Amino acid sequence: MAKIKLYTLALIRNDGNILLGMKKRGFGVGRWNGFGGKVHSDETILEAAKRELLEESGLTVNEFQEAGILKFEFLGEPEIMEVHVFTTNKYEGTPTESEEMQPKWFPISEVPFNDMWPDDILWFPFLLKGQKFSGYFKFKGHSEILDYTLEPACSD
Ligand SMILES: CNc1nc2c(ncn2C)c(=O)[nH]1
Repeated sequence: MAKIKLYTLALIRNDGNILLGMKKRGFGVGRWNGFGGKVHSDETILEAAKRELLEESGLTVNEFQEAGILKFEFLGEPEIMEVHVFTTNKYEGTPTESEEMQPKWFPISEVPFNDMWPDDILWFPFLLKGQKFSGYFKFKGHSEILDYTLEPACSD
């Protein structure tokens, strides 16, 4: 029976720019990504999203919008990652490098998809349009998508 593990992912907007972080170690190292990580057993998903963003970027967020949910399966691994994606343009603080991440603002037209997880180019359009999405991706290794589903999700 596959074990589902909860993760968060936060994408911060500022006018025509989006904040990404270069992952310096661990899962997804060497790729630009949103900010996030595991949800601890003693916190809600939203609390985890805020905590991880603060830890990884130095930014404080009070109001997150739910952008979508992404499920990732990796061939040969029992754990399914359920990533809850959030976005906001309401934040406080200045992006600051952490042990995990080197933050950088990108114009929306210059998102470095070639140096990101291969699924990102598929669901970013939903995020940028403010259209909630629900996706499932089956990976072989960390760079090959064997198959996937991705559709608009109902807004509650
Ligand atoms: C596997 N694809 C993928 N994984 C992610 C992402 N962000 C955090 N994690 C763990 C992502 O964008 N794609």
